[in-house]
Amino acid sequence: MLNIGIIGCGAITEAIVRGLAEADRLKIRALYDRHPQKTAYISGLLKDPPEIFDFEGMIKACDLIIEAASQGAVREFILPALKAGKNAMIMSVGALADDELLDEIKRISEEKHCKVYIPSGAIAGIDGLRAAAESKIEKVRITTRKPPQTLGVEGDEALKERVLFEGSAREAVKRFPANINVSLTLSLAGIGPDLTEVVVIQDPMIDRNIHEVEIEGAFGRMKMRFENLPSPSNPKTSFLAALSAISAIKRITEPIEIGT
Ligand SMILES: NC(=O)C1=CN([C@@H]2O[C@H](COP(=O)(O)OP(=O)(O)OC[C@H]3O[C@@H](n4cnc5c(N)ncnc54)[C@H](OP(=O)(O)O)[C@@H]3O)[C@@H](O)[C@H]2O)C=CC1
Ligand SMILES: O=C([O-])CC(=O)C(=O)O
Repeated sequence: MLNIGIIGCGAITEAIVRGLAEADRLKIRALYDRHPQKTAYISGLLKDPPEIFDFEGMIKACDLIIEAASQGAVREFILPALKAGKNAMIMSVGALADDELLDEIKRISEEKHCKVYIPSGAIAGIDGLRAAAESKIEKVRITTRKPPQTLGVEGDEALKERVLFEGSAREAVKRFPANINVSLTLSLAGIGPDLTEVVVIQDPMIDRNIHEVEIEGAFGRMKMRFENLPSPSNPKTSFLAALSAISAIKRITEPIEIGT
């Protein structure tokens, strides 16, 4: 039985809890959010609600700590979880643009024999990128289009299509901490946050989060396009990101592993 604790009780956690309701071999034992009413809401969705709502209790009772909160929460909770010898899953992958934090996570995981899981999130094709990275990669580029409001653009400024950002993944996750974590996932699988190129476009004509990923290298060329429906309670977050977390959790507990 895999005992799970989740930090953050927002859109992703709501989908995880609904998605894992009937799953075997695991149990959500603990939830934590800085808004107790959100914790209470998520807890109320479970048939067998958890009884632990603080991080210290979570660390004691759980084998896997899932961060689905914010970049800040990665440093605040994932480092202590790993130090306590627990496995971890990170959704706010943008936090790992901080080399010092990434190195510390790697060092502690190795020392404590822990595993850190990073789901593919709001995109797919990470398997192909990892395979391609076994040889030379010349280019990894993600072009993301989102409705202006999800990127913090309001009023008259929100009426037209506009490129808001063009630069490296390292810079992109600083500028948009809750919108382009996927660029850091690509970076970790491919050529790093300085060489991974990001374009962010506000598009008032769309009601989806659209990501186009282009990869070129010794293997040839890959081009992928995702037209993601938003999560009901957080339009910045694609529903696919939450589904990806569910699938990554099941992958840990199920006896047969499909795909690389
Ligand atoms: N890897 C990927 O592909 C994707 C990653 N994400 C990322 O995953 C994370 C979760 O997404 P989502 O569920 O939509 O987010 P939500 O904003 O819906 O929910 C997050 C919850 O966690 C709380 N929280 C944030 N930081 C802390 C903290 N330090 N301590 C306690 N509670 C905290 C938030 O409170 P408050 O509102 O006060 O901050 C909020 O209640 C986000 O960082 C998001 O950017 C999203 C989509 C794709
Ligand atoms: O959900 C998405 O489409 C992408 C996203 O917010 C992120 O990567 O942070």
